[in-house]
Parts: sequence; C-alpha cells; structure tokens
Amino acid sequence: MEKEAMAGHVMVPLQSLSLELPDGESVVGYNKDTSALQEEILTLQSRQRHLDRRRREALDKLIDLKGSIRVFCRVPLLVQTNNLNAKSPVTVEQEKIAVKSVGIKKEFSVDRVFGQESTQGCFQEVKPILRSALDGHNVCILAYGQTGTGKTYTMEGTDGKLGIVPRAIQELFSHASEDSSSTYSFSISMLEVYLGSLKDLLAPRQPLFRSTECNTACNLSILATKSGAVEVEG
Ligand SMILES: Nc1ncnc2c1ncn2[C@@H]1O[C@H](COP(=O)(O)OP(=O)(O)OP(=O)(O)O)[C@@H](O)[C@H]1O
Repeated sequence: MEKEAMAGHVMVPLQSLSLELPDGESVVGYNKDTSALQEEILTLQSRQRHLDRRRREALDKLIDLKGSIRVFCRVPLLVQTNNLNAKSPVTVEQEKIAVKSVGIKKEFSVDRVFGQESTQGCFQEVKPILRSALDGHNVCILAYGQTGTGKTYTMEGTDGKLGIVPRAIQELFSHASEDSSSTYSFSISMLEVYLGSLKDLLAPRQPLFRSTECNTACNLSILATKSGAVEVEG
C-alpha cells in the first residue's frame, strides 16, 4: 500500500540535495533563511529556559505558601464500603470535618475535605506536586486510614475511575515526553506500613501465598543511618 503511494516519487536525503541555479540567488536566499531560523530557534530556546526558571520559582513559592505538608480528608462512599460500623460524618465543610466517636463530637481542620460525592477529584490537588517532582524535588503522597476507608480506592482506583498512582504516572510521562530540553529517568517503589511492619507491594509473591498475604521476601526493615536519616532496606 505504502509502495503504491510512493510510486513516481524519488526520495532524496536533504543533506545530499544540491541546487544548481544560474545566478546563485536562490541558494544564497535559502542559506539566509536557514541561519535566520537557527537564530530564532536559539532565541526561543533561551526564552523557554528563562520562562521555565520563572515557572519553577513561582511553583516553589506556591508550595511554600500552601505548606510543604498538606493534609486532605476523603469521606468514603459509605454504601460502597463493606464497613458496617462506618457512620457518616456529622458535618463536612471545605476545610473542616466533624465526626462522632463514642458519643463525643470531634472536629478536624485540614487543607481540603473531599465529600462522599467527590469521585477522583483529589488528583487535582496532587498535580502541582508532580510538577515539583519533575523539577527535582523529593515528594511523597501518603494514604492513611482505618481498614476499609478507601486508601486503595484513592491510590489505585478502579478500571473506570483511575486513582492517584496511575494518573500520576500518566501525568509524569506526559510532561516528560513534552519536554525536549531535559532527560528524565523514573524509578518507582510502593510500600505499605501495616501493624508496624513495612511491605514492598511490588515484590514478586511466592505462588504458595495467597494474594492478600505477604511472604518474608517483601517484609522490609526500617534502618537508621549514623547521621540519623531513615532508610528502608532493599
Ligand atoms: N470514595 C469511594 N467511592 C466508591 N467506593 C469506595 C470509595 N472508597 C472506598 N470504596 C470501596 O470501599 C471498599 C474498601 O475500600 P479500600 O479497599 O480502598 O479500603 P482500604 O482503606 O484500602 O482498606 P485496607 O486497609 O483494608 O486495605 C472497596 O470496595 C472500595 O471500592
């Protein structure tokens, strides 16, 4: 099919194309155009670097203003969860949530509350952090809560409603492929802290273990270095 479409055309590589014009005028004009274009490309590249630096500075300031640690609260869709003891919160406001526990009302202030009606809207709050990661900063997204409260749903999502992890990967790869001025390398790890032990969720499981169990190969130790930093083995 492709061969038929090409019939009658001769493909000549650009570098081996030479123009023989009697007065040479067009050739000179062509060279002039090329150098003008190259100059324009250099100017645009330098402008892009300048704008990129300003964007990074603005994003750093925004993240400083919003706070480097941000807490979001997501109210699970109670009819979907298997938790029969789960109760709706007493009140839900934009940045405040009140719940009743053993008859006592407790109020919590957070950066943003996502109510039951919210689908995967919390991803919008994650987007600026991803950009910051591409700028070279260390970032961490942590889901915390009781069993059955929607941590896996929020982080992984379902086939129809992708969660934070797959959407973040899409976003990171999309930005990296658009940016021809830098090269990016990606590495991923996924950990779960449960009852004081740390599990590597990406470690291959032994066939004898059920999918919900974790064998010793994926139990990791948390170590403290001499300088006081915390490291996870593996
Ligand atoms: N916002 C929500 N909308 C729809 N379904 C939800 C929502 N939150 C949780 N669910 C559903 O509730 C159930 C429990 O959620 P999930 O498995 O994400 O909880 P979890 O916090 O990861 O639990 P565990 O700590 O036991 O692993 C799942 O069936 C999930 O699909």
